[in-house]
Amino acid sequence: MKKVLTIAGSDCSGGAGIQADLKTFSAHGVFGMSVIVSVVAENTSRVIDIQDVRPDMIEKQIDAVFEDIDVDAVKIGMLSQPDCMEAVAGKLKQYAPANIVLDPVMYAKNGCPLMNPDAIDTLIEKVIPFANLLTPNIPEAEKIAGMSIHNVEDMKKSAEAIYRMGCKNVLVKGGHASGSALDILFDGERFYTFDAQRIDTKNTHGTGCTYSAAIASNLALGCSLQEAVHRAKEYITTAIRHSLAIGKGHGPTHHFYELYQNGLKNGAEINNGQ
Ligand SMILES: Nc1ncnc2c1ncn2[C@@H]1O[C@H](COP(=O)(O)OP(=O)(O)O)[C@@H](O)[C@H]1O
Ligand SMILES: Cc1ncc(COP(=O)(O)OP(=O)(O)O)c(N)n1
Repeated sequence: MKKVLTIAGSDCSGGAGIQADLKTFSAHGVFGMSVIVSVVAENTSRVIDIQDVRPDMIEKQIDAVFEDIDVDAVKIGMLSQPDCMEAVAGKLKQYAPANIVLDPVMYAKNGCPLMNPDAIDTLIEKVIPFANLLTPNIPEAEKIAGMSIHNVEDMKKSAEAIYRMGCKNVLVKGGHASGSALDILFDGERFYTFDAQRIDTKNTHGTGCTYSAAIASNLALGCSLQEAVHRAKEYITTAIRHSLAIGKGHGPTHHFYELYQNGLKNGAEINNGQ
């Protein structure tokens, strides 16, 4: 069985973070493992408080996994402070795992910051160079690339700027744009588009977490990057289509093991382009 590790924050309400990642891993039939970087008291409406795990405890969790288990892919989510980023970066250097997917989480859907804004330089200098794939949404791509994004051309320019920071591939996600749900992948040479119908729902808590965890799962399963993104786009679109009206705010995506295993029967049409 393929084994995938998430290094991220815990969302006690189950829609995002470590919890969304582990549900996604199970739906893909891979063995999920987790290193908790922050404990977030949050729900579908608000973030109440954040407690960061001590950097040495983050390192020990990573050691515990890697000294014992071969890891086929790593998904990295919320890293709230420079010292957690440095702890994670040091261990990525030490263990050099394959297939690192980095979701540079900065804000929750309700606008609450999940990353200290002063940590962005550390993210860029210390963590981004380890990523095989970086998956910023539009506000995150704007912050990392230091530019405004108004259209698809701007998404492409931001992907090129972020690529120059040392990650191997960049996927700028269009969930925060208008029109169809268009994401752009840049591999340093070419752009690839992944386009799906925008679903009219407020229940999109955990979309970015789910998408990056699905990409990491598919890479662990041996897919090429383009195929991994294509399959993950089907997964997230279907997970949003079947999202759950749980809680009073933005409800979570649905991890539909049977639907997925049966070939996304009610699944999504994804248009790929270059
Ligand atoms: N309403 C929607 N309908 C269909 N796809 C969506 C919708 N909202 C987001 N997506 C897709 O979900 C994935 C996660 O994107 P996004 O919401 O931008 O990430 P994040 O959760 O990090 O803000 C992307 O593939 C995006 O295109
Ligand atoms: C613990 C934790 N990690 C990440 C997020 C953000 O999740 P994401 O899928 O990027 O987007 P929203 O859930 O905010 O829509 C989170 N909320 N909590």
